[in-house]
Amino acid sequence: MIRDLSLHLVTDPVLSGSRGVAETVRAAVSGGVGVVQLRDKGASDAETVDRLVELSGIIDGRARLIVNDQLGAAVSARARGARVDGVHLGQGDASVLRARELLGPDALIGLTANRAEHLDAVRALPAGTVDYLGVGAIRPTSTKPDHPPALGFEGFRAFAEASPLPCVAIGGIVPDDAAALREAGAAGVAAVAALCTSPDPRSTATEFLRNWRRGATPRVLSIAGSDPSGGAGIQADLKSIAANGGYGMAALAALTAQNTRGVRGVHVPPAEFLRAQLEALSEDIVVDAVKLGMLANAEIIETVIAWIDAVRPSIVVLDPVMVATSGDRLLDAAGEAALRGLVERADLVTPNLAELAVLTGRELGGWSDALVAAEALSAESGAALLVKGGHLPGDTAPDALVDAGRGIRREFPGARIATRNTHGTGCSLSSALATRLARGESAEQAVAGSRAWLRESLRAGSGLGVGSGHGPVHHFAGLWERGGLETRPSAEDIREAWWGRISGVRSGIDRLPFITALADGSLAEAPFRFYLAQDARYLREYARVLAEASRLAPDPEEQAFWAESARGSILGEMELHASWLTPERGIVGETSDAEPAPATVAYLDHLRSVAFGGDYPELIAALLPCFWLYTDLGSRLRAGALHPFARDPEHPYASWLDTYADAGFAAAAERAIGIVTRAASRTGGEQRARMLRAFETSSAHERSFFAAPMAEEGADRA
Ligand SMILES: Nc1ncnc2c1ncn2[C@@H]1O[C@H](COP(=O)(O)OP(=O)(O)OP(=O)(O)O)[C@@H](O)[C@H]1O
Ligand SMILES: Cc1ncc(CO)c(N)n1
Ligand SMILES: [Mg+2]
Repeated sequence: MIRDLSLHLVTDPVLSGSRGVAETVRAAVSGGVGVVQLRDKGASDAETVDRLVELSGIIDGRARLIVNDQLGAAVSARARGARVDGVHLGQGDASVLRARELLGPDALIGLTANRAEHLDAVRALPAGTVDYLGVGAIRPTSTKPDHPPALGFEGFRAFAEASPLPCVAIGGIVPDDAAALREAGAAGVAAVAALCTSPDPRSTATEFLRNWRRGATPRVLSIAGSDPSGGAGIQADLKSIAANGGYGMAALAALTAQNTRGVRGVHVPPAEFLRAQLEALSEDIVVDAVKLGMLANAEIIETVIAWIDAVRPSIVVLDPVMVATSGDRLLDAAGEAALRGLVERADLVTPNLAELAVLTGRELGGWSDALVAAEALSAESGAALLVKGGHLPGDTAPDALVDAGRGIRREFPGARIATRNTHGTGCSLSSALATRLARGESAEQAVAGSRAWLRESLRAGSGLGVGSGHGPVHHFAGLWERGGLETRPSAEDIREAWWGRISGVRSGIDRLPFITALADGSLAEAPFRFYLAQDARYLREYARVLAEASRLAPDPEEQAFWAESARGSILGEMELHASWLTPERGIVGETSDAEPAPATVAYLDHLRSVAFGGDYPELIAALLPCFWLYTDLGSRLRAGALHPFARDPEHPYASWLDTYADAGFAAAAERAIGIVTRAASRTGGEQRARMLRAFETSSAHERSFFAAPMAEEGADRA
């Protein structure tokens, strides 16, 4: 079996000083040490047996316990019920063959080696006799005075390259050396003085591991269920691991038949086959972190527990999946009880609120009560908890990290993202956390980083267009953007974004004296007359540009739509002449065929120049503000949003305001918005940017057009 050998503590009774070996071990193991080697050259076998029994109780399965040299003590301690995983032997100590015979195939057996002839001897042994070589000293050290001269990093590299077995570096190593030794080919590092003499062995162990992990691509295994729609389960895990910088592996514990709307069926392959998958992996590959997802029943959970106890992966993140986003159950009742055995073995557990209630066996009275419950579960199990607030009512979606052992209780606030694409957020988050922890991030860093990644992935989810229920998140949205790969925004996203881009123009229009006076009925005849005459000029030319859009349209429906709009625009102009620009109203004559004002000329020049360019998407984007701003303003004016008097039939321009808020025009505007935003969604980023520019420019012209009648020049000309 291949094991994670990242960090060993080799105990030394003298260096541990008054704190003692037992307390040093306790602290170092809680800091992440994975192998504890009891080394006391002066102790008798009987004393060592007592020590092993004591340390076995302290370690309580959280790390492997091996003993230096004293094979007999290992055997006796096992007979007394201690969990002793193996031995580390020197070249002159008991034979490794004898150790393997006495301790069995699963024992961890190490051998000191630092010369070429040691490697020759190792090659001559039957395969599976020795698990690792202890290679040193890296630096000159006082803890083993009989050692030959120090190897240094380069000496270690040469030795590790020649070695047929994993090499653990030892001898004078400090936390800062960990990354360089890993790069030089080390399977792990063993610390003696750095941990035993540290005033805080727990944080020193953590520092060793962070440095060891930093910069390497972690090998992350998901043990979970399959979601064929790709948004949750194994499929989400693999994407999430890759997006967060890991190498993803997956052992299938269950298959579901599901889509974004729900789960229709669950198939659980025999637990025996899950065991076979896990064994195949751990005979070949070091697993840096494990993420546990849908484990459908107690038998599957027991299989995973047995594997974890044998392999002891150094990072275990448990997503206690019980119910899917759709409400479907993914774990049976006996499984809920069995899950507790996994909580105790996990470093981090990520329940949503309903799952936390099941795990703690009590009802939760709200977010702050959930944190109290989480604190108790963390204290009792030793695991850190990330309580997820995704299902909280209201417009925030906070998570909270609670680690009773480390005194951490940190809330991560965040506004809820308005999206239906929340399928698999829990799976994705827990895989991201496992990956980031395995990259050497602290729990707090991993939560902050994973949340930031998840949030950008949530925002881009709807653009994927996957399914009609709760769709997936876009796991690679950020990566693609940063890597220059385009993500295609949905038409809805574009609608929202473009409307947002012209919010300044919109509020500017609302504040124009012409508009406020129109709303409250105080508008004088002259500017109104000016406006209508300019509008008539505008509509006649706008119709020609609409006709050009019809000519360029790629399909008959859009062709017809723009042609109908051109016709509507001409009818609008004729209607203005028929009902407003008449002799009875006194506004015929000097104004009806008025010269176009500068604002009108500028707007029409812009439209004609875009039409002249022959780029259909850009042209229709330029045409859109006339539809969109006009119908928005008209409906708000008529509804009294700008001034209540605008609702009054006695309003001097009441019949004119009615045409503004025409339902047929509103429907046409909706169609135009749909056509333009779909075109923007389909096209590439450069053309989309040109479309937006054309749209914004037209919007600015709309504002100037409304400003002109009350600008001094406009009033003069009226
Ligand atoms: N609309 C949202 N906006 C922002 N964050 C969200 C939203 N929905 C979920 N999250 C975040 O997604 C993560 C998963 O939370 P949630 O409580 O939904 O877990 P879950 O129920 O286990 O998910 P799943 O249904 O995928 O199993 C959390 O970090 C949560 O804050
Ligand atoms: C396979 C699988 N695992 C987890 C979840 C939780 O969302 C799901 N829907 N499907
Ligand atoms: Mg979940």
